[in-house]
Amino acid sequence: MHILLGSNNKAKKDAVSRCFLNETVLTIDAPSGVSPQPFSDEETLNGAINRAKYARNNLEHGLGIGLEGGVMELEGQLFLTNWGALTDGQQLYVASGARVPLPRLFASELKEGKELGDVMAHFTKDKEIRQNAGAIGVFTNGLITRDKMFEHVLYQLKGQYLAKLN
Ligand SMILES: O=P(O)(O)OP(=O)(O)OP(=O)(O)OC[C@H]1O[C@@H](n2cnc3c(O)ncnc32)[C@H](O)[C@@H]1O
Ligand SMILES: [Mg+2]
Repeated sequence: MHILLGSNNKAKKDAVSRCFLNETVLTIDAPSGVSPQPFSDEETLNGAINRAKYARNNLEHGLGIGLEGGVMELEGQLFLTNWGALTDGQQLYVASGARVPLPRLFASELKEGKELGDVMAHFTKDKEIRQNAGAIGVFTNGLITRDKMFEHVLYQLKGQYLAKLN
């Protein structure tokens, strides 16, 4: 079965390859259709869905997958948030990933309009941070990396697809 991921991000691709070990995983630069820095769960979820559908539309058979990171506000606190979507062209499955509070230092920069990936790159002096450990890796002292976090989202998607309960 072909799996087309709507992103060339390495952390996302690694996560998909581990979750679908025996399948052919390809990537395509799918537009999210939302802002580069989503600012709510709704926007982040829609980014994931748009990417999954775009990927599926570029396949004859198989699964399209979208993974999207963003931030959301709860009780005055900004949280990192993550969403995933999977479609076989008929059913659409969605699932969310880890939420962790953004340290104050980062929250104020985001409210000024900066993109989290850029703020993290500056903070860690690592331009590739979004491809590897990601913000979640920095905030959790490396205990949860971006690929591990997305892997969990992918098992929720794959599991729903296999369960075929809707
Ligand atoms: O190529 P794509 O798939 O777009 O990869 P990306 O790193 O931009 O990832 P997203 O678009 O899904 O993330 C949306 C925004 O959230 C940021 N972001 C979210 N989670 C992150 C993480 O764990 N590490 C670094 N940046 C993250 C990222 O910089 C983007 O500005
Ligand atoms: Mg992006």
